[in-house]
Amino acid sequence: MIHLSDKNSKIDAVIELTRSKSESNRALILKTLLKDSIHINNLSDSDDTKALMEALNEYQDSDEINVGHAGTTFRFLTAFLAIQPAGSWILTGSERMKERPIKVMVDALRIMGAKIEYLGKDGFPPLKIQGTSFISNEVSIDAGVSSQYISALMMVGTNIQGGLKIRLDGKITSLPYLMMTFSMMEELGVGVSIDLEEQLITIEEKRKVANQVVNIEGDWSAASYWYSLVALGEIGSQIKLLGLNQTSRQGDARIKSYFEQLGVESSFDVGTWTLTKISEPELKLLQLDLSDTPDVAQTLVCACAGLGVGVDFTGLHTLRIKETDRLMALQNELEKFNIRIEVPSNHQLFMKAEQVLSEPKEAIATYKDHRMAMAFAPLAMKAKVAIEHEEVVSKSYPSFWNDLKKVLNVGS
Ligand SMILES: O=C(O)C1=C[C@@H](OP(=O)(O)O)[C@@H](O)[C@H](O)C1
Ligand SMILES: C=C(OP(=O)(O)O)C(=O)O
Repeated sequence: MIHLSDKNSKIDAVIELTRSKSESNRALILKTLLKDSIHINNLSDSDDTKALMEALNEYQDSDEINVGHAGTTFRFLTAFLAIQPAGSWILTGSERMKERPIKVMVDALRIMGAKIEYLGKDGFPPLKIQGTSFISNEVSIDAGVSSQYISALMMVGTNIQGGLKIRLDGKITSLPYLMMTFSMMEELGVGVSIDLEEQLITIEEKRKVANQVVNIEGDWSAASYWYSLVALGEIGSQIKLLGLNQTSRQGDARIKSYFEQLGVESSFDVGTWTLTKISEPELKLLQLDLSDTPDVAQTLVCACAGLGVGVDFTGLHTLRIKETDRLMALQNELEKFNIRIEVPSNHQLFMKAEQVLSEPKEAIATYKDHRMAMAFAPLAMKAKVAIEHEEVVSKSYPSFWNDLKKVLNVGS
């Protein structure tokens, strides 16, 4: 359990941001598929990236791989192992991983010729994967459940004889993550095209690249917690974030414009983003479609709860199948602050404006979800907060509590 309280309601801090786990995980898979002549700078030290690194180092000598809670790692490895010319593996994870659906991806891979069986419930991990090189060059996949399935197919397309054409069915969810995969592949010299109108992705076969460097940027999803702190501080509060670029491959860089609506201005100069609170929010209701940026939903709901701003969010259909059911978790834990939210359907969340936040009498539960812990922490600018199982943050941001000491009183 960790206890948080306000240090000084006018914030002034410099934070060296943790590195992107999404970019790191793509870099590791691509480095392995494109035969190692890739140097990665600033790899993330998150649990999820470590799990992938370990799996890629050891898969040739082991027959069971356990990736814990790491969803992206699980999905990327499923496709990676399925196209290995030989070998057989059990791919498993935490109890929660066994509740996160994988059917859409397994169906697509099976149609391509992959040999995958379910060892537990149909449609869910754990999987038994038998590698094969008899893989076809075309596949269609439902694009509305998780973009991770598609990113995984895109990357392994480089190692399929004749390349791969992927047809995307239905509305594409979490699109910026596909674009991140696309740009990282393109930067490495892989022939890749995305036609968003035709919903068609084409990958050319490529098994080797010569001497390339991949620089991993800071994590914009992690930056969202610092935005929230500034938004909840006094006017004039400021945080300088180091490690982010002016233009990013990450869709969550959109938080700049989301938080601008909540009174936080962002400016870039010599490798530093400066976030400054310039006013209290003028708007009563923040209306957003978050289908492109699902990972910042919890941050925004908590920030708005602390500011008395209402919320009308759509595009949240993926939140129920992430590290926890994030819609249910938000509802339960905000209740402890006397803030009510409504979840009228699986993809919507509504919170009335001008609700008054009160000090919670109980600790905030984190549901084994790093983003629950980090999204609720900034509310300590408004009330004393205790957070259970603070260790969950290591999934994406191991140094979070240490960094937070610059802004809040953090005690055990
Ligand atoms: O590809 C990625 O790195 C990710 C894609 C998103 O998942 P979905 O596509 O399942 O929404 C995101 O929520 C996750 O944290 C990371
Ligand atoms: C959803 C997330 O991760 P994953 O799906 O990779 O477990 C996340 O980091 O918020």
